[in-house]
Amino acid sequence: EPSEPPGLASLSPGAPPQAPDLLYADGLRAYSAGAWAPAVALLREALRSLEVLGRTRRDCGASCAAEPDAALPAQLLGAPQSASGPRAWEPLLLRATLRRAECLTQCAARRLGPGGAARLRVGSALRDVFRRREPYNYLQRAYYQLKKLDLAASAAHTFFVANPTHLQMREDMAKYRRMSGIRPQSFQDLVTPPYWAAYDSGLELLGQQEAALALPRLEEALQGSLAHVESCRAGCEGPEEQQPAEEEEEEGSQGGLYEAIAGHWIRVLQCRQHCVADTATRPGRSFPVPDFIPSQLRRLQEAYAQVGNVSKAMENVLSVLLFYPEDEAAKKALSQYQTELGEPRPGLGPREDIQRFILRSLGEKRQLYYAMEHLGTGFKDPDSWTPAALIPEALREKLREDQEKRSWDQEPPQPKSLPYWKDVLLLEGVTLTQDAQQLNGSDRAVLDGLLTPAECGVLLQLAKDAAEAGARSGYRGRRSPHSPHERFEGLTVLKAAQLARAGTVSKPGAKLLLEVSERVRTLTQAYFSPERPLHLSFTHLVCRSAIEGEQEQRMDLSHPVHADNCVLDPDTGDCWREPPAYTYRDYSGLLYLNDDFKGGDLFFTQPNALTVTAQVRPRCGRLVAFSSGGENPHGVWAVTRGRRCALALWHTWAPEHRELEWTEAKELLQEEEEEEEEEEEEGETLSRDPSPEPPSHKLQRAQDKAGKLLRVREEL
Ligand SMILES: O=C(O)CCC(=O)C(=O)O
Ligand SMILES: [Fe+3]
Repeated sequence: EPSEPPGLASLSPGAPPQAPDLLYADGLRAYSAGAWAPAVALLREALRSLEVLGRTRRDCGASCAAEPDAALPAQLLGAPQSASGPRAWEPLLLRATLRRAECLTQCAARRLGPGGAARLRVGSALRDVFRRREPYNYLQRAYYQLKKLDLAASAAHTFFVANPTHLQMREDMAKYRRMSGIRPQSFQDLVTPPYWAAYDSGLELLGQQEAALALPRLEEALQGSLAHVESCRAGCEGPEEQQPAEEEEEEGSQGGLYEAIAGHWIRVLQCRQHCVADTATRPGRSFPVPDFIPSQLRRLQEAYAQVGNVSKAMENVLSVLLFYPEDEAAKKALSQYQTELGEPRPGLGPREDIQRFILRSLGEKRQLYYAMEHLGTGFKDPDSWTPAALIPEALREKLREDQEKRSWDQEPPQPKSLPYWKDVLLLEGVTLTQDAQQLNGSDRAVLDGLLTPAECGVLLQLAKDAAEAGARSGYRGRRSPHSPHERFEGLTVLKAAQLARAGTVSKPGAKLLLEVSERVRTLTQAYFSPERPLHLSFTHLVCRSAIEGEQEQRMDLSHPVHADNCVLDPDTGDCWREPPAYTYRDYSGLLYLNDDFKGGDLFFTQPNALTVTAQVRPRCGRLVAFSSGGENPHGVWAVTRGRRCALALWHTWAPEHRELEWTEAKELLQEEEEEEEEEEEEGETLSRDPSPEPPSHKLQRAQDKAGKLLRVREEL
């Protein structure tokens, strides 16, 4: 075996790349041998290669499609014409097809060198590996070994976004985040198309009533989404889509000329139609955002209306009506805009891009449904706006049945927000342990997996260090306001940041506190309030410890039964939403850090404050989240031994009650970081943090895979 990977010698930037599978195999081999620099070079070249191939195919597809008919060469044109008659179209179609294939072959050869067209054929297995972003996992590790931490972090982040349940990477990400040598901007996703960021910030700004700022982002998101649909569609003519779907395999491969052409054509159409769902699915998620394009148009309409641009609002609502001609809200908005504008404006119509989009899509759907009815091909329509009239009568009934069957056999009825909520759970690597029903109440849930044991350790240490600092400065062992048998220590995010600055507590601890509170906020919002943003209003790290020797025959609770945003009257069961209650609290969260204490379970009661309806045992990484009102009276049993620590958080819908200290703490820690960056060298941070473990099972698989690919290569 040569010590230098064979692919490496001929890497030269700008030149047409070698085949991606060969580069990847060489890259993995270098990786397994611990040759980090060549591994990086080869893996990156493999990524570039795949990208160049995709671009070549798209460009050649576009330029050959744009060739005028007159480009049919004389030899083809000169063939005897039967200009009329029943089969007149046939030679025209087939001659044009011949010419198009020639054009594509020439184009690929021009761009990729002789035999370029064959190079465009990338196996679907390799394509999947790349789709799952696996090369980035190897890259992050190799960069780490080369001490290129910022590059390692961005590769790791890129991989994690598409593999949110990957536990090893979750741990590694946490480690990267704790390394202070890495700039926060390095945690960037190198692959996800930018329209997602535009979409998210557009929605966020709109939620904050900042329509003027939201508009450019929303427009960018829509343009980006449409552009992504186009490039996805261009990929549908690529050779890798030739593999027929299982059920059609027989027909497709054994049919005659026209059956084969029809079969292939239907697959191309299916693929093109699927591009809408592809565009609407975030990397790493399993479901598309429902109604992605129409819902963006609705937001645009809303935003334009808010800034008073009525004609633009009109354009967008007319576009929505192209999708949903019967939409009541849109019809109402339209007539309102018409009144506002006064006389009819002749130039005002739906957006042209959307008009074209819909017409084309309808044409494709018509063919697909036709083939479904008459050729028995399959089609899963990704859109909910497809007009019923377009679906053949014979199919409508069956499709409706399928849908009904699907909705009640597979899943119990779920809240509307579920797909999104599930996605967030996945992203955070979190599991829903008990829902409201299992907890015998409403608007409550127990989630696990929000923190790794290491993260709990860091936060526990933070609480401990802060308490010791408090003790040194005089006020030791405050008795709990709720029980004389317990001590109580509380730490706010701002206090933590100040102590970190003073060097009294660890800075990663203070940072983690901030990060974790945001993690809880995201989840709480996704679960309970996906339509309306929640803000943190107060974050408090609280430890309660049993005072030794005072625990015999203790009758009281660690925290008496109460509701978080109202004053509970157990006699009547009423809960008065008025001071001294914190009336603006809308959702509560308790994120537990440990379980090595006695007692201290959280419990919910009926409004009489007596009848217990559910109990939750604290443990590291467990979040109990619930709405803060009278529907969720709760308390804590006495802690009779040890120390029980939890992060208590309250969320609010009211932006004016958002926690200003949170932002202040964040700024404090950032300033600190900037100062440090100037002084600190990278080597020091490395030794403080253990290196990410090598993805060991992955390594094995990498070797297997490399072996397999190599064998394939040798056979060639
Ligand atoms: O720590 C707990 O489990 C509950 C605390 C609580 O209910 C509160 O602080 O309002
Ligand atoms: Fe409470």
